[in-house]
Amino acid sequence: MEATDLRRIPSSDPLRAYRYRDGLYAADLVTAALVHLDFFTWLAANPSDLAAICRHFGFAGRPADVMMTLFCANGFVTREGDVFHLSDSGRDFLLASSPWSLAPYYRSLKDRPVTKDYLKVLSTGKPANWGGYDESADWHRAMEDEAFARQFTAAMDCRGVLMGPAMAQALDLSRFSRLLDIGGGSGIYACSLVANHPKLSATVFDQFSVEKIARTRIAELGYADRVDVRAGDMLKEELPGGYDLHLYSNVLHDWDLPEVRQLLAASFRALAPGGMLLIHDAFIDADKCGPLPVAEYSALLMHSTQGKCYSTAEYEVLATEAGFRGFSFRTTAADRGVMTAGKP
Ligand SMILES: C[S@@+](CC[C@H](N)C(=O)[O-])C[C@H]1O[C@@H](n2cnc3c(N)ncnc32)[C@H](O)[C@@H]1O
Repeated sequence: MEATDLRRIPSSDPLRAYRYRDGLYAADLVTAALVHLDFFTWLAANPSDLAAICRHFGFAGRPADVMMTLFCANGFVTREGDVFHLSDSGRDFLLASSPWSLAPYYRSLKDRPVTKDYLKVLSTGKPANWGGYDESADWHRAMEDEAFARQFTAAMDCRGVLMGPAMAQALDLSRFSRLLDIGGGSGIYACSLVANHPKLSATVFDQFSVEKIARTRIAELGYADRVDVRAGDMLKEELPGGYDLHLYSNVLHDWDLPEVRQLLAASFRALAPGGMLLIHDAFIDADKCGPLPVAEYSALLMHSTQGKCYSTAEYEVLATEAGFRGFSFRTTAADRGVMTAGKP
C-alpha cells in the first residue's frame, strides 16, 4: 500500500462515493413517515411547528427536528417562521389522496429494519442499535469494547485521510503551538494538522478503549514525536490544560444538547486565553433547509447516536453561551466544514 502523505489531497471528486454511505438511511426515514405514519397527509391538514408535531405524534424533539430538516432540504415541506407546511411536491407525491401518491411504491420497504428503527427512535429519542442489527449494542456502549472500537476507529480514520488534510489546509494556525484533539479517535486529524502546520504539536484525548489504537496509528503515520495520546473520559473529567488550540472533529454530532453544552463549556474552561476552538463536522445551514447531503447524514446520526448534524447557527448560539466569541466558517471536503471560535 502507498505510504500516507497527510499533506496531499486527491484532485478527483469524492462526493459520489461519500454520499451513498453518508445518506444511506434517509430513505428509511422517509418511508417510516410516509408509510407507517401517513405524516404528510396529517401535515397538509395541520400546518404545525415542531412542538405541535411532537405532541401529535408523540415524537422526541431531537429526531423530529432532524426529520423536518430532511423534509425541508428535499423540498417536501416549506418552513414559514416556525410553522411547517406541505409543499406542492409533497402534496403531489406524498399525500395519500393524491393521484400521484408514491405511498404504495414505498410500502414494500416498510419492514426494513432501519425503517422500523426510526419509529422507535422518533418516539423514544434514544438511538437504535448500531447498524440496525438486533444483537448489537448502541454506538456509545459498543465503543467501550476494544474490538468494536478498533473497527469503528478504522472507519473514522479512512475518512480522515481526506478530511484531515482538507481541514488543515483551510486554516491559518500560525499563532498556535499546542493542539488538544478531543475524542480524537485514531489521531488522523491531529496528525493532519501537525503535518501541515510545522510549529504545532498535539495530544489526542480519547477513551481507554481507543488509546492503544491511536498510539499504533500515529506511529505508523510517523508522527509519534509530535503527537501523543492521553486516555480519559471527556464527560466525567476536566480536560487537561496547557493547550491553545482545541479540536472537536465529528464529536459534538454524537451528542444531544446537554452534552454538547457540557463539552463546549469544558473546552472553554481548559483552553488558554487567546486560544481557538475548531469544530470540524458536517454542518446544516443556518435556516435548517439544507444542504440535502448533510440533512441525509444527520438522519443516519439521529438513528445511531444521541446526536445529529447541528446548524452553523445552533453552534454559534451554543458556543456563545459557553463564552466563545468571533466565529468563522469554511467548507473543507466531502460536505464537511470547519468552524472556528475564539476564547477572548
Ligand atoms: C465519531 S468519533 C470521531 C473520531 C475523530 N475525531 C474523527 O473525526 O474521526 C467520536 C470519538 O469520540 C470518542 N468518545 C466518545 N465518548 C468519549 C468520552 N466519554 N471521552 C472521550 N472520548 C470519547 C470516541 O471514542 C470516538 O473516538
